[in-house]
Amino acid sequence: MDIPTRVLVVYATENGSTGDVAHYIADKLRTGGFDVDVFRASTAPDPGSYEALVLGSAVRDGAWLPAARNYVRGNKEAIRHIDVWMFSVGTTAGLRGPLGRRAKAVVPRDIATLCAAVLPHDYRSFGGLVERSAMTFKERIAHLAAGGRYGDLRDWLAIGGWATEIANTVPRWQPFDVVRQRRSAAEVE
Ligand SMILES: Cc1cc2nc3c(=O)[nH]c(=O)nc-3n(C[C@H](O)[C@H](O)[C@H](O)COP(=O)(O)O)c2cc1C
Repeated sequence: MDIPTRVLVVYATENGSTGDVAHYIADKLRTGGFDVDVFRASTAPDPGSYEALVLGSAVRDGAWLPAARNYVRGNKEAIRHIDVWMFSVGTTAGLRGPLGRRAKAVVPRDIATLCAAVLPHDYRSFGGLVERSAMTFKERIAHLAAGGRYGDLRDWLAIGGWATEIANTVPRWQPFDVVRQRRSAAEVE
């Protein structure tokens, strides 16, 4: 009998679009046979009782939201012992023109530092929901100057494809793992 491998999906959002991405990834992983829990970073449990963690955040001013950064900081030890995937949701994927191409190729410094601390299997940046009304005049100027556009930039095909890659990489519980666990429990007794 197969025991479903437990995966934790944690996200930080300001306006909700990163939550949609996180739930979409979770659904794909469930379809792949995993037992998946999804939490906002501010209420997420310790990842220690899961086999894998998929952690994502909206990007604001080149950095992850504080809730996601705090989650990494507060669970450093547990995160070190499980398989982790990280994703950002922002404007970068939708950028065009020379400045946009340059911005796309670079992982913002704060996020790169976080990745270096967590050492995920993979890090992806997806387009999000970019609303003109959520930006100040100055932010709009910077956004448009970098070749940015407004709208729903979420590429569900790319997000789903990434979730499938994760599903193909997360180590699954095998019947012999259970046998081994039972054996070592019996040895302790
Ligand atoms: C004030 C503000 C600053 C932003 N800064 C960035 C940024 O530096 N890099 C980026 O890729 N996206 C940036 N974005 C775009 C958001 O990350 C994007 O809209 C995302 O989908 C928001 O996610 P949420 O709906 O989960 O909050 C910014 C958006 C706003 C409103």
